[in-house]
Amino acid sequence: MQNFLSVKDAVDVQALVKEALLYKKTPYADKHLGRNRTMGLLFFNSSLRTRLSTQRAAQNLGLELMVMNVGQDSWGLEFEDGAIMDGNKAEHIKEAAPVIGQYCDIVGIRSFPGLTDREEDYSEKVINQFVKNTGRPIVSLESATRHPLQSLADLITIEELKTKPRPKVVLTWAPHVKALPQAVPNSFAEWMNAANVDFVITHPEGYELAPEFVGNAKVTHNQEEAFKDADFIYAKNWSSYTQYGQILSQDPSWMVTMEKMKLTNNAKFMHCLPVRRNIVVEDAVLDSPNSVVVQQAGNRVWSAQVVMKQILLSII
Ligand SMILES: CCC[C@H](NC(=O)CCC(=O)O)C(=O)O
Ligand SMILES: NC(=O)OP(=O)(O)O
Repeated sequence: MQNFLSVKDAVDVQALVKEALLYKKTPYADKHLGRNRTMGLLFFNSSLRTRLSTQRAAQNLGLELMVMNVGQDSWGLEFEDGAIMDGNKAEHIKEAAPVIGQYCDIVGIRSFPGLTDREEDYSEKVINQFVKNTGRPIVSLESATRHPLQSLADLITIEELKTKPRPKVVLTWAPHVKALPQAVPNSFAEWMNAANVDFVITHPEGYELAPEFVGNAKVTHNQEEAFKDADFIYAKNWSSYTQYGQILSQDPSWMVTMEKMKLTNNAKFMHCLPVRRNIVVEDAVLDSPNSVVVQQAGNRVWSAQVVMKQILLSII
């Protein structure tokens, strides 16, 4: 595995899930694999789960870690080729990336989209500049259009909790107070389309995801119809892709409620977190035994650990 940017970097998705579940049983099986190796984690945006789970996974493999908040701890970085650097960005990615590559054997990058220029965000300009200039394997910690470590953890959770060979999985849009990226839903859809699930996406009109992520999923604007007989409900807000970065609706009738969960086949409730209680989903659902959001977050360790193992095996 050269980089981990999307589901395309997982040669065998089911094998990756199986390996991750094995790590869940035996976390220290490869505790020396990362000996004398260092991973750098660069955050352009906030994080709790990704920051902590990736550090724990690295520790389980004997990897040393360096963590940096880009912009606060480091210099502001310029990504424009040919830029005349007379503003507030002191360093160009063309220097910063290869220098980071001098210190780290693997580099994780979190960089959210700007949500103003769709072409720039969907070209994955930031993470691709790191891929081009660092000279080391790059792991996405959530990029402009995907969050593969989250999606692998999501699939691990579904595989360990499913009660039938092909569960019905519903990705439902939910309201939010801010304009959020499409990265989590894009990535979830990409991984569900690569898994043995009956996958449905439900959202208000105007929130269609990019076709390359929707794939063969069934799409409906009727949330209650989507919930019928579902085995997993995955809630997430996202801003419009078609009217890029816009909030077209904050309709509270799309909030996930116990009433709606009753339409399902006793479905598990999933969310990547952080979640806005009583905006995205009501307290009663999150506080119910059907909410698996903490177990899902716990699986981020095994998701990161199995990816780091695959990358370490490619550089040792
Ligand atoms: C893993 C999710 C990260 C991010 N979530 C947020 O930015 C939520 C921020 C908020 O609720 O204020 C997102 O939606 O992509
Ligand atoms: N789900 C997730 O990636 O959480 P953080 O943004 O807290 O890392």
